[in-house]
Amino acid sequence: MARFKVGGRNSSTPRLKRRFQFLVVGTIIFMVAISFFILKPEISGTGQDSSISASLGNQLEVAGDVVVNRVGLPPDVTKLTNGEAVAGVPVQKVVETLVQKYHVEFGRELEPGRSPWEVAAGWVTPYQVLPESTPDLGAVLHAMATAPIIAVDNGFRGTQLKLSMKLAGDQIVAFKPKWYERDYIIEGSPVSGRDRHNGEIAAFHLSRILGFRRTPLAVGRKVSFSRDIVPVASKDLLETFHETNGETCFYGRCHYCSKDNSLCTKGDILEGSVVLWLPPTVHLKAGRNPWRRTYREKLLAKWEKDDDYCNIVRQIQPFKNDSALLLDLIDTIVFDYLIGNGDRHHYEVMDGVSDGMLVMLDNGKSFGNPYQDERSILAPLYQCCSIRYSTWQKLLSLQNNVLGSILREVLRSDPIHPVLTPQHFRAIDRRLEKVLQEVEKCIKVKGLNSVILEAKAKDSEDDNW
Ligand SMILES: Nc1ncnc2c1ncn2[C@@H]1O[C@H](COP(=O)(O)OP(=O)(O)OP(=O)(O)O)[C@@H](O)[C@H]1O
Ligand SMILES: [Mn+2]
Repeated sequence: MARFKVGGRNSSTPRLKRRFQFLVVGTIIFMVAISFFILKPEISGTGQDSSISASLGNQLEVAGDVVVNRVGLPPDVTKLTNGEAVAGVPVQKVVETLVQKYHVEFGRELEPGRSPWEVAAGWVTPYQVLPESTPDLGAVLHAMATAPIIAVDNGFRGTQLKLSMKLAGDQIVAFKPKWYERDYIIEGSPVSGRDRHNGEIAAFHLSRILGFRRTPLAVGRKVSFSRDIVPVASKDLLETFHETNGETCFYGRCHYCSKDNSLCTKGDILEGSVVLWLPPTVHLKAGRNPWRRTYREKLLAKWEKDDDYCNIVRQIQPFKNDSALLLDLIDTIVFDYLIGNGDRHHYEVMDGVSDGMLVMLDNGKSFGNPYQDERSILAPLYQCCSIRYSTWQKLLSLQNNVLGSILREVLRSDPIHPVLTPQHFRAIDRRLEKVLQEVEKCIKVKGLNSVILEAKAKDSEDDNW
């Protein structure tokens, strides 16, 4: 023992030196590695994505312009969005592939003998309004934008001015008229202003790209007032017509409709969006959104005062017995946050179907201000800290400006293109990152398994996700 100690001391000097050198070199390597991981976000310029992906194994990451698989991904992740976003695929390639999938072949002909209205009615199931992708969409949208108008009346219900039209072949559509130029910015709250006709169109395509497919078909259309409307207008509607400065004006019938709020044509032309009415076989049942606003400036709603509000909602009907309904609602408000719609006062589900979809009707209060991201719209997400697995995965796969790029390309085929200004596409991409940050915050606090729920959305069964 003693010999060992003595001998050890004598011969240990060079060994100690080596150990010391080893320690120093090790420390340097450790520090370099640590600083690399700290600085990596700044170096790659994708700080947000890296922070989102940190601590979560279950996702794709976009580094530079290439989609890469994160280490330790479960095997199903490479199948995301039908396998487009796989390791090593350039972002541009992902965009091109998805544009091809969601692109509208506007004016495409249907097989002889098929009515566009029957085709569209045939798409509607309790879980979706249209399939994931079909070339016939271009034929139906074209028919909505061009079919002769055989009758026009005041729109049904609601606060906003709109027309109800019957198109040749007896298809009912709603016509939401244009009030604002594309670059007009709506200031104020997320429910301010009148409906945006272009918002309905952009929302419809966004819903498809996000895989929700719960928004009725919408397309732009310009009508001649004297040729298309006046000859087929109802007496009730005609009573609201008048002339100002040589233009025909009208105010219709709705909660906010009055002569002072008239809308005038421009050179006899009225631009608007045509929204396809759901088939008469579909009966909708409305429910009050627990996170609705008070619509009074100084009056806060319960959810605005109580961060624990979701636990109350989970205890009340119909949410108590239907956890999928809450996830549907969270899907919907994620969608609303992206489009800037704070006006989801009610939700509508199919009556008589126990697990039917929440239909995303009425997306007119959207795309009002591309510079304002209204976080409060996301309250159901950050208060409940839950989101559907498929929705989360879809959002992850559309990061890094992929979503805005696809939407911009898809909207090119609309007859009233450009539907949105470039600022709105940037806003969608920025907001998508913010949604993912909210999810990430929840996961950090509550854990992945408590936040990410339900492996499959009920409407994505044919998605092959
Ligand atoms: N495409 C559609 N198919 C079937 N029903 C529809 C469709 N669009 C709207 N509706 C029904 O008409 C109602 C009023 O439409 P919408 O919500 O677009 O009008 P609004 O004036 O914006 O209403 P509000 O002022 O209440 O927001 C909807 O709540 C829904 O019940
Ligand atoms: Mn509305």
